[in-house]
Amino acid sequence: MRISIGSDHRGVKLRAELVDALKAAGNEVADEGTFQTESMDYPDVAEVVAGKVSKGEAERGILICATGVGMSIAANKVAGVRAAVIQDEAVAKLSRQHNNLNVLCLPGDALSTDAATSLVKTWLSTEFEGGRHARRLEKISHLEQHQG
Ligand SMILES: O=C(CO)[C@H](O)[C@H](O)COP(=O)(O)O
Repeated sequence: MRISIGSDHRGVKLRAELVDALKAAGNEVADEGTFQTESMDYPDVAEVVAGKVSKGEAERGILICATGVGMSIAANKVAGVRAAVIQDEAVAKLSRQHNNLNVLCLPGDALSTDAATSLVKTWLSTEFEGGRHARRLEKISHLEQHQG
């Protein structure tokens, strides 16, 4: 799978560990940084990862900051992106089955490497169920196109 992954300064270590695990599992991984531990602005990375998913240059995106919240707010501003903070295996599965979540936002401060790796594996391997859920996502797309 083609995956774009990014973090701010608070997610550098976890991102590096996830990049290794994703590559080892055979994924094509675009690591968008940040590659520095100095403070930076998470919307700059969210724009790159969400933009790639929006344009179809990546099938899925993963974003990490301290809470995952800022990344999800920023990523959801990009057309066609469905992003959410997830830190629970069952919700990770449902976020794919029901919401076709295409950008996973992780709270780097709250997850161990093992927990994050397992969560990402579950999220990547779970398919969207379609049906009634597709109808609901169409309504969300309509909101995106006709807001205000
Ligand atoms: O979680 C985040 C946004 O939701 C950021 O990682 C966090 O706000 C960065 O804070 P600081 O500049 O104090 O390191």
